[in-house]
Amino acid sequence: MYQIKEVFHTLQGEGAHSGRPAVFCRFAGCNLWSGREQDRAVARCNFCDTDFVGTDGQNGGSFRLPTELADHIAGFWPADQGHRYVICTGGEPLLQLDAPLIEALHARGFEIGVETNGTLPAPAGIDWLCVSPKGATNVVIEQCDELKLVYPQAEAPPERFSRIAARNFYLSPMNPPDGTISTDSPAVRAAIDYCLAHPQWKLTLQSHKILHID
Ligand SMILES: C[S@@+](CC[C@H](N)C(=O)[O-])C[C@H]1O[C@@H](n2cnc3c(N)ncnc32)[C@H](O)[C@@H]1O
Ligand SMILES: Nc1nc2[nH]cc(C(=O)O)c2c(=O)[nH]1
Ligand code: SF4
Ligand SMILES: [Mg+2]
Repeated sequence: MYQIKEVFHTLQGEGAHSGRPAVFCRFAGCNLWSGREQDRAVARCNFCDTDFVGTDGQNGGSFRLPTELADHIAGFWPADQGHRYVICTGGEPLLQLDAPLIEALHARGFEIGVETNGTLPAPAGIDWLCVSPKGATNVVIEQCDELKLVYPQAEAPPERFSRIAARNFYLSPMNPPDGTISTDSPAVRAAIDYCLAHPQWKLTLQSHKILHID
């Protein structure tokens, strides 16, 4: 059974695929926070901007078979159009994403992107893996397509991750958990300054919050 909070069609807002159309599949639940506000202060990840609790979001639900969920996702792609891209996020998608679902999505022509906190092993077959480390947690994924670090985090400075085998290194300024964004915040200024001084790192912004597209 797959527990899905919501499914929606929009543009990838962050990282190397910014601007690319995608269906987002937001899995319910996370291993670093219960999702309840009263637990946020003591959670291992405490700046989350996302409601991932339950299956009651737009186009969410419980799906018994991987083929059922893959058909549901495919229904959000424009008819007769290729370039299919699905982004599995959450919550923490690696609590639920498995080989049968990967196979069912590939069978329907999707490239598969994953947004993960990196604390759980990833199944084979993911086409674009984005790891976003959190606080003092241990990253167990050794290779990824992009390492996208929310900045600043006292317990997760960029130097901790600069030797991970990633094709792209991004700093994403921390935004308020309420979903708003300010492009002239101290976090944005600090991320710009860090990239200028450490050119291994590139800046990415949560452009969907600037554009108000989801
Ligand atoms: C909600 S998480 C879900 C996927 C996975 N659990 C993870 O943390 O990567 C999706 C993306 O949003 C980012 N994110 C969450 N809260 C944020 C915030 N307050 N400011 C900036 N990025 C944030 C995460 O770092 C991650 O890259
Ligand atoms: N447009 C848009 N792009 C995103 N990229 C990663 C997101 C996420 O929450 O995982 C996200 C999201 O929530 N919306
Ligand atoms: S940002 Fe990711 S790891 Fe952190 S609480 Fe939200 S879903 Fe979990
Ligand atoms: Mg988001």
